[in-house]
Amino acid sequence: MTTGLSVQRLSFNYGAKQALQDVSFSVAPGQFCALLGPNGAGKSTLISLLTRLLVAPAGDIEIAGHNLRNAPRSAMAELGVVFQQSTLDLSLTVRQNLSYFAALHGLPRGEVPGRIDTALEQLGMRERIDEKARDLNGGHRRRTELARALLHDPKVLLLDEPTVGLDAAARQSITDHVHDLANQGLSVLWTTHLTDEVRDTDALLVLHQGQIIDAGQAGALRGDTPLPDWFLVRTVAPT
Ligand SMILES: Nc1ncnc2c1ncn2[C@@H]1O[C@H](COP(=O)(O)OP(=O)(O)OP(=O)(O)O)[C@@H](O)[C@H]1O
Repeated sequence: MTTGLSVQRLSFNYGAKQALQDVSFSVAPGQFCALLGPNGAGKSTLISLLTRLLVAPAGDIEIAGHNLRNAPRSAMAELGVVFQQSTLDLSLTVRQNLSYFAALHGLPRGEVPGRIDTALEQLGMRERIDEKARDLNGGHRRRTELARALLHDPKVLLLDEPTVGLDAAARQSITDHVHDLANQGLSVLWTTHLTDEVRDTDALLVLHQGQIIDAGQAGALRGDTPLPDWFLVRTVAPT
């Protein structure tokens, strides 16, 4: 039993098309793990399996020690997710968006205001609590979604290409925030196809044609080669 995220021998097919083949990895508490893969590598399929949008015929997923197949409620209670597309209600305020999510999660009513304050404070968003989501810029919307994903105090945080559509400053800010969260003990899985979001000290998984072809510390894997060049060489040719 692991306390972070554990994926063992996961495979998935769309009909005859094999999207994931025997994928295994783990993300320990306190670890920021970047899952890097070119288009079509299987990232979205993996995210769908981790969030139960799809069910894998083979393999196991454990979230904070809870098996997603046998104990889905306990497993999902420990998972925070930021999807690629925004899922905020633009007509609601930041507070209302978070309150709604807290109610869906069945969080005790008395705890909700304090949890919202803490989550927003952590993301530097406390002063925007009564602004409508529509009036926030892209970076602040993303931070709101991140705060919302943390409200139920999950042990594992999953982010699916979370910087898509953000400008350079907002990308940097959200990347820094999520590294801070990992440093505080969360297990973070961050999917991307952008090599500049990966730090040498991050754990790195390279997904290519449905398989994990590299796993280790990013700096050690790339050696003296710049990460973009290394990644291109690793993923340009069929394995
Ligand atoms: N519904 C589907 N039916 C058939 N094949 C699919 C389906 N969805 C995805 N695939 C195929 O499965 C493989 C993995 O796709 P997936 O969307 O998981 O990759 P990805 O890494 O998320 O790519 P992208 O970054 O472009 O979204 C690809 O070859 C894709 O064409």
